[in-house]
Amino acid sequence: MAPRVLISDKLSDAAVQIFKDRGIDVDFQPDLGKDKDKLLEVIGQYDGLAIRSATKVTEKIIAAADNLKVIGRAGIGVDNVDIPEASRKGIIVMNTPFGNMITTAEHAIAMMFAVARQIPEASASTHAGKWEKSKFMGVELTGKTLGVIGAGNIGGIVCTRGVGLRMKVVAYDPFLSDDRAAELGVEKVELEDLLKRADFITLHVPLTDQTKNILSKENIAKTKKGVRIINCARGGLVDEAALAEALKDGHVAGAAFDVFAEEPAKENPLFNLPNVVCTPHLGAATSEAQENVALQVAEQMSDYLLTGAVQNALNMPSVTAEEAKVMGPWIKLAGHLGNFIGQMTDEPIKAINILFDGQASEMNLSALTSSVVSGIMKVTNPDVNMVSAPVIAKERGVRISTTKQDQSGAFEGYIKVTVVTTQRERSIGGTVFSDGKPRFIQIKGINLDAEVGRHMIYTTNTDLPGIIGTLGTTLGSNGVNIANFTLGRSAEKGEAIALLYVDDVVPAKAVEELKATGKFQQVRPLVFDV
Ligand SMILES: NC(=O)C1=CN([C@@H]2O[C@H](COP(=O)(O)OP(=O)(O)OC[C@H]3O[C@@H](n4cnc5c(N)ncnc54)[C@H](O)[C@@H]3O)[C@@H](O)[C@H]2O)C=CC1
Ligand SMILES: O=C(O)C(=O)COP(=O)(O)O
Repeated sequence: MAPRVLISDKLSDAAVQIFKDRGIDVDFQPDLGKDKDKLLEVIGQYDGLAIRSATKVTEKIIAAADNLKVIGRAGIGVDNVDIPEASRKGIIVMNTPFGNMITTAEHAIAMMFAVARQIPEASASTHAGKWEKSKFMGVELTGKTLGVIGAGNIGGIVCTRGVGLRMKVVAYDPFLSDDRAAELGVEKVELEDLLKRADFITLHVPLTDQTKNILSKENIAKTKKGVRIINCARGGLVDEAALAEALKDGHVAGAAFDVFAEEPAKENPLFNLPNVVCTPHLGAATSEAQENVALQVAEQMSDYLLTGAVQNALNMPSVTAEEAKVMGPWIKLAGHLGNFIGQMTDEPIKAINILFDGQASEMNLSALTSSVVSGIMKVTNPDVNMVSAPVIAKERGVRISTTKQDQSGAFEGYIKVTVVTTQRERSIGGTVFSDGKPRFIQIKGINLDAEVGRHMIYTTNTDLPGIIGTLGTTLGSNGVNIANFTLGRSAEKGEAIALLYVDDVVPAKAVEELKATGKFQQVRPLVFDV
């Protein structure tokens, strides 16, 4: 059956067409996102949900989204999506980080001009036939200091536009490197410094716990008298009530806001104050940007639903189509290695250490790591996937560490997974051969060469004659057909291991009888998702 996608916000028709062309069953209901109850009622039917900022994907919605695999945000900000909950449920959240950045940066610049020259008020007055030429005295931008809070994709463009306008641009962004600042032509400063020096302040940070209220009452008080503040990022970044006061008492000369703490904003402390320019969250509202984000989100969601390729996900490492081709067998191997150890482990896991060697160490390690962890956790929780497994492991206090090396001689590369439990350590190594098939190559430090089969039995024993015979007769008498087997031994330790490939689920009675022979330290039936 074709995957089903719901579009619950106003997306360009381009998205609908892409979904259709890709063979996805698409439901275009652009106003549904505003109706929480209706969304809650229908969300369980869909594999994908495409949104903008109006749909709020809350914990409650996610709890009801039993088939949902991907949430696609046609735009940048994902503060309307409960990402931790989505991750816990194994739902990928992706956005389109570049499609509307120029448009939004341009809106911020337009808002800066508008507030510098009071264009909206002057326009309204002129339309009213007043010709108030002396009322609308503005300020020049050239030579003024522009303070940019958040110099990422949008903030970075605003910086360069500011420089182009011959402004002195100062930027506060803890993640802005010196090289990038030099490239943008801006001075990197601390927030306090920016607040003191800027004639115009523009915000371009996401709304997070750290950035919420970044322009608080206290910080607004630290700004230069006569400052003008522009917010085209998110409501909630600025204390609107405190700003309204500062505008009234003349400390702040003007404000230009596209976003508000509560949207749609029907009432707001900033409304109807002189020299406050407001737009209804129009930052991304150009035909170019809307076409970009709609196309991109539809392609990305279709790719994920149809091929598993991951792009621009916020809770899962990206795997490009190219990478997916090369990495596919390695991701499978990583999952099988994790799954082997998961099935072998009865005690609580304290740590997972993963060694990537050679070819494997040059791949997307986050994706491989997620696959290992997912393989391990699937044993006790079949619903986990590569998105949710690392989150759940972290919540359970499991330490995950990875190491890269390039030392393998016999193989182009391999992955070794070691799990530390409350009682012991267990390791398994594997590789992918040129036939693209994942292989187990080392268990308990003993070398072997074992393909992965659906039903297997793993045994360990002291290396003595007669073991194969015991396995054959005991399994045979229980109706278990051995299709193949692989052996490994350590002459030093006098230990041997066997991996048997069988046709079906191994009956518990066969396992008990094998254990009762007293010849095996370990008899473990295993099932792999192959
Ligand atoms: N008005 C509108 O229609 C639109 C609004 N936006 C908003 O703009 C925001 C920024 O978008 P992009 O530039 O694309 O994101 P981005 O992720 O490229 O840049 C954000 C920057 O903020 C910085 N940052 C994070 N925490 C910070 C902190 N505590 N203090 C200072 N800097 C901090 C980051 O280091 C990063 O460089 C989005 O999250 C979204 O909320 C985006 C598109 C349209
Ligand atoms: O992309 C963003 O973050 C935006 O804020 C744009 O929001 P919108 O898609 O216009 O509701």
